Amino acid sequence: MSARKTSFTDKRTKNGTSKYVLERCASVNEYYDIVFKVMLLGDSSVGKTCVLVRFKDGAFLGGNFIATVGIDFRNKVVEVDNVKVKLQIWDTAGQERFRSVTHAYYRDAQALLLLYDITSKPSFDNIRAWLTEIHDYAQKDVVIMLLGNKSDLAAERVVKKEDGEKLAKEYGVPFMETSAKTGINVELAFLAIAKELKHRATQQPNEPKFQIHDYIESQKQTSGCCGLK
Ligand SMILES: Nc1nc2c(ncn2[C@@H]2O[C@H](COP(=O)(O)OP(=O)(O)OP(=O)(O)O)[C@@H](O)[C@H]2O)c(=O)[nH]1
Repeated sequence: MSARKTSFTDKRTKNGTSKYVLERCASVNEYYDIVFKVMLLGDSSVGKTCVLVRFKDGAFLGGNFIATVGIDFRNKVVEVDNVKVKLQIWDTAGQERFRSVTHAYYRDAQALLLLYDITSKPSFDNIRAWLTEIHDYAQKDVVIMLLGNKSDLAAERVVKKEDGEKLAKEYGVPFMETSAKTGINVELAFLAIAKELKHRATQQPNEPKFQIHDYIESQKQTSGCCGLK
């Protein structure tokens, strides 16, 4: 196989906005065209690691909860319009004591998936604080997506879907509910991010802009009945 790798670098312009640059280089191990860094953020136990494992391995990490220590990452290549997009996904520790470690990684991320747990009101209430941190530490043009996770736990729901939608609208970010347990909308979340980043990186002036909100609305699944909506 003639393996090739294209690394994606984010060169900053003088006014702080980022400019995407594609660089080709050889690799014998992986085959991809562009690589992007994505970070998972949110309070401890909202399901960041489980969402990542569901996307990467198609499995659910049930059983005892083991909190992430510091930061970890996994790669997955997805195809967008015949372009192989490698997502390097950073799984951060939600616990407060690791916050200074994760801050150091914000700057490198092109996309952030911000999670709360639909069965935990505090995790939802903290989303505003997370968005303030993102504003303070992340790139100005970072792609942000809000995810209300654990949508399978309908009977334990305490955060209405419409409250998630309202908050996302206020901040102008796409939103959907996910479940790492059933897998609902997990792949879609990462695919939408990959599409958005790929389009930003390769878009020609005469090409129509990719509409991430419209794409998600047309593709997302709802969790079905029961509980608050
Ligand atoms: N029912 C259900 N349980 C979930 C889901 N996602 C995660 N969990 C459970 O929630 C707990 C916490 O999940 P993690 O993925 O470890 O949470 P985290 O956000 O990575 O936590 P930190 O590493 O501390 O930041 C575990 O017991 C998971 O099994 C889900 O979608 N549905």
